[in-house]
Amino acid sequence: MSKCSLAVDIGASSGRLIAGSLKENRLELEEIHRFDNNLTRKGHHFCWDVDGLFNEIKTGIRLCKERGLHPQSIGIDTWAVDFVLLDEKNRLLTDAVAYRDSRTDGMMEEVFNLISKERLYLETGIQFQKFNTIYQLYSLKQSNPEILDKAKSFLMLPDYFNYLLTGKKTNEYTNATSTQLVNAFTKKWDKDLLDLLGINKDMFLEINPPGSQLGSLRQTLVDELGLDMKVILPATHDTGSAVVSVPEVDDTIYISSGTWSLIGVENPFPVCITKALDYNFTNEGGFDYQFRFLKNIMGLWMIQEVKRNYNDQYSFPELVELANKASNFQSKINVDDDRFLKPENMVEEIQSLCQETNQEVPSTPGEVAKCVFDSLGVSYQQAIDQIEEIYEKEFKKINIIGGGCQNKMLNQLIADKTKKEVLAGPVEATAIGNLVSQLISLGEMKDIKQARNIISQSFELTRFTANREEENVK
Ligand SMILES: Nc1ncnc2c1ncn2[C@@H]1O[C@H](COP(=O)(O)OP(=O)(O)OP(=O)(O)O)[C@@H](O)[C@H]1O
Ligand SMILES: C[C@H](O)[C@H](O)[C@@H](O)C(=O)CO
Ligand SMILES: [Mg+2]
Repeated sequence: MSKCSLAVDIGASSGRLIAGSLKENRLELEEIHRFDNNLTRKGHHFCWDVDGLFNEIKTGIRLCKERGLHPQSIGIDTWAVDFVLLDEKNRLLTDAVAYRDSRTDGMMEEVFNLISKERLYLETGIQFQKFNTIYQLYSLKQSNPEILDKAKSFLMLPDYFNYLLTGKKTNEYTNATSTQLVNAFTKKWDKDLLDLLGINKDMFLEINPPGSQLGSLRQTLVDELGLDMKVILPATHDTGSAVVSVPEVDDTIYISSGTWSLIGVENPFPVCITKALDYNFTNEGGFDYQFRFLKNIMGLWMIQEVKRNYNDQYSFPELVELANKASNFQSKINVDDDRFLKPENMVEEIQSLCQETNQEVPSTPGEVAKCVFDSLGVSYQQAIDQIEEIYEKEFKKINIIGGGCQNKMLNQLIADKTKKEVLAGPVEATAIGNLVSQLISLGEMKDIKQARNIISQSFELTRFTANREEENVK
């Protein structure tokens, strides 16, 4: 792999650097570096170790050099909503507090005293998650107003890593929309909303779309790493990049399955109707100014926590196998209850809700895992029904992308439940979407249509249909 581009995809549970290059109309990947990403406790808050994550990015770049790779470009994506603030000397004013931190408890309700839920949705089209950036900033305004007054730059996490790489500061569009502070129609920061909230609007930077080129690495980094490359904005919201890699979006509902399950469709315009508000769907910005009409479902975070509660005795495949063996266990819970956002102990929280709803309480790892997967299936079905009700149409296919598409039990459960064709893959959808955004920006691919054709030729998907054996498809 001579000429290549480098995708840095940092999820809420793990990160990876994947090199990609176009060879005879196929996208070839080479995994360079993989690392865990965990919340750390700093003072009273759960935070991300941004210094540690940036060191992992530099480690990955060094590994490229060791392998004789000289990436022409690099693009970074992460999970949404979280940010840092810089002062006039570009010094960090805040830790990278994590969205699962309790600092936003009650903030959404306080914001509704200033602007109605309906108006906020009509203007931004963004779902009501208690951890959205708008509520994080409102919390900061209550607890440390002096920090907001001193702030000169608001940078979401990929923006911050891009700043560390290049010295350039900008806000990328797809991730900016997840803040619930961008107007869905102007695609700009909603300055009237910021004034209403009393949040310093001058710290927000110019919003640039995926495909924008920021420049090359700072000279200090070139000297340190012995490589230089263009820094390009992919859809820096990881789900935005994941959706880019859905090979066939027409007539397809995607499930970006990782820490969260993001279930939705691609749309050319925001759908901010009352029913979408009532069902809490979001209209996050996508590549080429498409919209990601989707809903957050609690996702495999739950099984990540179950795994941790059992002291990592079981791998993910082993938990799936144990769940398969617990076939008689039938209790199901509402996975989207806020109690599962950051419980002390996920297993005990699941057991408590089964008890409170007079259901059999899971006692073995297999029963707990089966309860999680079955309950996710219920939530997926409900979201699919809501999407089809809003669109007044039946979608024929479901495409599960991301690490969670390796959970064959869940894939089959979705096919059996929905009676739809379920396609699983690509696993590294986010990194692939990140890479093709760079290749389009560099002119190596014409547009997202061609990119999706190349993706469908490059990666094998697995098809699941109701009560039938899985099969591989090209
Ligand atoms: N071999 C496997 N079998 C079954 N499930 C798996 C397997 N490998 C990964 N998973 C599931 O995929 C999930 C991780 O998916 P992924 O790697 O896409 O998440 P991430 O990128 O770290 O986080 P984010 O969702 O924030 O992007 C795990 O929580 C696990 O449940
Ligand atoms: C916190 C957000 O809801 C989360 O990042 C989600 O948008 C996502 O993309 C997870 O990968
Ligand atoms: Mg991910």
